[in-house]
Amino acid sequence: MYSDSAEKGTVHIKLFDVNTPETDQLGFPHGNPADSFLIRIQEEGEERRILLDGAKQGQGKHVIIPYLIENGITTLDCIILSHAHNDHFGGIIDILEDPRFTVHQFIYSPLDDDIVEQSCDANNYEGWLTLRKLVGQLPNVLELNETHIGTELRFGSEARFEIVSTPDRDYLRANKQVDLNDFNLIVKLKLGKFSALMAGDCGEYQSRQILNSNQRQSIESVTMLKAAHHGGDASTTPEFIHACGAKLVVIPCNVTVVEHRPSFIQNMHLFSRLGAKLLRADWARNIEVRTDGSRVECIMETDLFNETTLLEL
Ligand SMILES: Nc1ccn([C@@H]2O[C@H](COP(=O)(O)O)[C@@H](O)[C@H]2O)c(=O)n1
Repeated sequence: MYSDSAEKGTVHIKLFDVNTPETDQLGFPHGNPADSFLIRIQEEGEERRILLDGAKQGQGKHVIIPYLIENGITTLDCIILSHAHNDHFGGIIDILEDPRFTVHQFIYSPLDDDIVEQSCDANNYEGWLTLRKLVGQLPNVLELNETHIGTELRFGSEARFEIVSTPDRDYLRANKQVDLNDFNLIVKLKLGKFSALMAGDCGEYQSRQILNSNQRQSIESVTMLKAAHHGGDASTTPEFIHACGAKLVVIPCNVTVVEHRPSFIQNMHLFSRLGAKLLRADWARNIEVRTDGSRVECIMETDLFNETTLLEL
C-alpha cells in the first residue's frame, strides 16, 4: 500500500474488539462500551508498541492479552491512559498484574485520589486505587500536566505524539466532584501528513477549553478522530467535530450507545455530512488503520464482509 512519497516509518492502529456482543458473552456486563488501542510504530526495522487505554477489567485478560500473546508481543514500550474511568483503565490492571508482560513506560495525567473518589462509583474508585498501586511499582512513569501541552513524545525519529490537552488543574483545585470525562490526557499521533486525535472521552467542558485556547490549532484538520465518549452523549461537540474536520472517524461504540444516547445519531449524521469515513465498532469486529504518512488504509472486518478503504493525504 505504501507510496513513493512515504515517510520512513509506518503506523498501525488497532481498535481492540471490546464492544461486540461476543465480548459481552465472555461475562462482562452488557452496557457501556470500552476503549483500547494498540499502536505499532515501525521505523528502520524496529517496532514500538504502545497501548492507548485498556478497556474494562476482564477485557484485558480475555481480549487484549490473548491478542498480544498470539502476536508475540510481551513487551509494551508504553501505556498511555486517557482518564480515570474503568472502561479505559480496567484492562491495564490485567496487563500490569500479568507477569508475562514488561511495560517500559506509563504515561498519564493522574488526578488526586480524593477527586476520583468523589467523582465516580465505588467500583470505579477501587479499580483506580489498584491501578495507582501497580503504576507506583513501575520504573518509568511520566505524569503530564498543562506545562507539557504542545510538547512531543517521540517513538522513533518520525512518528510522535503531541500533547494536546491535559486536565484543567485550576478547575480541579476549586471543584472536588467533577465529570471525569472532562479531564483527559489528549494526544495526537503524527506521521508525515497523517494525524490521529485520540480524544479520550472529552466532553463539553474540555472541548470548550481546547476550542477557546491555543490548543485549537492542534485539533484542526486532523486525518483521524477517535470519537470521544463512544460517539454518544457528553461527547465531542458539533463545534469540535467541525473544527477537527476529520477524514476518518473511529468510534468505539456498541448497541447501548446507539440506542440510548440520543446525540450519537446526530453526531454520526454530522460526521457523514462532513464527508468522513466512519469506522464503527458496532458494525465491525476488527478495525485497523495503517499509514505511511501519505496514504491511509482503513480496514473494517464484519461478520459479513471485509472492507478496505484507501485515503490519499
Ligand atoms: N459518574 C460516574 C460515571 C461513570 N463511572 C464509571 O465509568 C464507566 C464509564 O462511564 P461513561 O459512561 O462515562 O463512559 C462506568 O462504567 C462507571 O463505572 C463512574 O464510576 N461514575
